[in-house]
Amino acid sequence: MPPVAIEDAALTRLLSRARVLVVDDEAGMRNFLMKTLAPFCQAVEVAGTTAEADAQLDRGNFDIVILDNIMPGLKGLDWLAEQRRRGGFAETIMITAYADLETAIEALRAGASDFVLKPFRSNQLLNAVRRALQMAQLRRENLLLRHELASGDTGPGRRNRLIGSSASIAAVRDMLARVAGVSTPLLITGASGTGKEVAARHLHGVSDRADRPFVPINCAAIPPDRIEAELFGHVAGALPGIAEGREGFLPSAQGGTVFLDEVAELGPAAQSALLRVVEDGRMRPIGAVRDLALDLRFVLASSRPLEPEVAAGRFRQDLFFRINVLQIDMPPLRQRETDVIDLAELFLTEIAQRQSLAPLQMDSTTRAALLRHDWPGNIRELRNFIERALIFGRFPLETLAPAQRQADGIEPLDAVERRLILRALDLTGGNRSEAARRLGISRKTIDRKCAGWGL
Ligand SMILES: Nc1ncnc2c1ncn2[C@@H]1O[C@H](COP(=O)(O)OP(=O)(O)OP(=O)(O)O)[C@@H](O)[C@H]1O
Repeated sequence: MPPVAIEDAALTRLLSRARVLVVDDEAGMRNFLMKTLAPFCQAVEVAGTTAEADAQLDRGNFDIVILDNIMPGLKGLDWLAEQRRRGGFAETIMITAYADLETAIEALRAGASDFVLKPFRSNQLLNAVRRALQMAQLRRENLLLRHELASGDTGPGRRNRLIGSSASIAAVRDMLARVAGVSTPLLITGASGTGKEVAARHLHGVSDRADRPFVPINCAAIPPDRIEAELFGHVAGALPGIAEGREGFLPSAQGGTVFLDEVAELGPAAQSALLRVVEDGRMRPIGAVRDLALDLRFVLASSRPLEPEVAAGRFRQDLFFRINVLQIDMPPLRQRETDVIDLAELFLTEIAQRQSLAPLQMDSTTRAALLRHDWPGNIRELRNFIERALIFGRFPLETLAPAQRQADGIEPLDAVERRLILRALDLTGGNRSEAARRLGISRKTIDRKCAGWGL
């Protein structure tokens, strides 16, 4: 069966990243498989007995196990069934000289992905390995896509690049570019709707993990008693009422970036398991007796500051120290100079196109109102505002609440200046000369400032 869903180059790349374990009692067969696979795969190891294979699986993980069925001692099939219970999620290809229907059915039941009859040519085996890798990849993609659909994360709001020309967003983009090359965890703080997830996607996109999965998980949206099973997965029979084992989101993201949003919501058990995987890159599915080694970049976010959670004993201090090595604070929208206008223009075009709504132009009153508003819900609030405007065919400026800025302490000087000038313009009915006089600045200064804000 030729592979259809993934093109050749991608298949070759999949194969070149694969770690394969060959379990066969015949030295000749082990050599042949090693010679066949080694030029194409990242690593190939061999085991002459199931006991040796056990030890190798305890030391590291493999993507593919090629297993001879008839060996002295434990039959390959029985060993495979045992591995499924112990927590081996590797794809397994059985090779055997005797094929009968019963063995084939047994192999499938035990969890084998494929069945290759001896004698076989090297190409036959390579194809079976490619197919098994492709199936595993499709299964993971399916799991992650279903997760995205269930979390409503496929909507029009999803964005992979941080947009904005303000100095504060340019600084965030610079910082993301600087930390893109390392795998150190990154903590992103900032109020809701400031684009923490967009920043995480941006980081993933500019890192060398860009062609691997990006997996966003909102810890607040998963019931506490399910979070560990969702993140780490479980072996067959480990959870009451669930017969099948399931790979967790973390192993499914192998090689990629995991974005854990609202990390302060994790309970104590999930926090300790997370500490282990962030620190050592190792985790254990529920009910498994062996660890999995993972290569993941963790980006963590919290809209609540974590220090008070640590002080109150609700968040592990060691985990906090481990994830707080690199930190980015997303600035609120009101501190992003005229980004609010650029983003509003972008959303106007995007949403009108996507929803087939009549376009709307912003006049200078609207621009001034957008610049003056506080945007407590940040970019999410702006997006919703623009969507409402397009639906109603006018900007509902009266719904923008008056500014209440004093609450969060220090404000950047240019934001204060903009607010005062816009307020003066408001109070003088847009009369720039009068506003300038009362502010004690020149009319030219007001004109220059307004032009800079796109008014
Ligand atoms: N710089 C940006 N450019 C364009 N759109 C953005 C930007 N930042 C955020 N958005 C949009 O704003 C909305 C909220 O962004 P996001 O979900 O990343 O925020 P968040 O800080 O993770 O929010 P929460 O804490 O509530 O999960 C999304 O629709 C996102 O696409």
